[in-house]
Amino acid sequence: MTTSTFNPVPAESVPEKDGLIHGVSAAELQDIGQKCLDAKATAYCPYSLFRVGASLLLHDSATSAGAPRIITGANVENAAYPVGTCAERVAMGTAVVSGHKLGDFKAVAVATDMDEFCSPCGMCRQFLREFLGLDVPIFMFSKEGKFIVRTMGELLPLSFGPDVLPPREELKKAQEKEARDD
Ligand SMILES: O=c1ccn([C@H]2C[C@H](O)[C@@H](CO)O2)c(=O)[nH]1
Ligand SMILES: [Zn+2]
Repeated sequence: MTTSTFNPVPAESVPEKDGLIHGVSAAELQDIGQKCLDAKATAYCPYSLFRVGASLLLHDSATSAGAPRIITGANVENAAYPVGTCAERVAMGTAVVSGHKLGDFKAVAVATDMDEFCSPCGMCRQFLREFLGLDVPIFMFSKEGKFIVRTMGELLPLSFGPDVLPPREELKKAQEKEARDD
């Protein structure tokens, strides 16, 4: 755990149950909040100068001994502007290539240098949904550590995910049948 005086403060009423917010303890929230704020320092954003840090909290069961429980990322821009990548996708890509998958993630946190809260862009919401599922909370921090929280499902209602795709074999057979029947 980070030993700091960072103190996350909810900016609106948050759903609390047994002292947890969407299953996340105060100590965990302090840790992912501090880590996403720190991760901003690693951003490469010479074009926008808009630094974003993201952190992903893994379930205990998803981490082997000695491995970090929190994975971070920051935005990485490019002279060809649309090629740049957001902090959330950098963090999640790092987690995925480290072997993490759906079911491993307990929470996400995002921070910018703004007084307001930055929520993941549409592309990141879709990207994260694949690996988070719908119930994982996403904490959005202001630069002072105030936060709001929404679940993945709240940020991306009626979402399209891997569970919607039928097996390819099934689609192939249906399409072959359709071609035969034409
Ligand atoms: O949730 C967000 C929103 C924006 N950005 C980045 C993309 C770009 O580098 C900069 C300005 O949009 O901020 C993120 O990393 N995450
Ligand atoms: Zn994004």
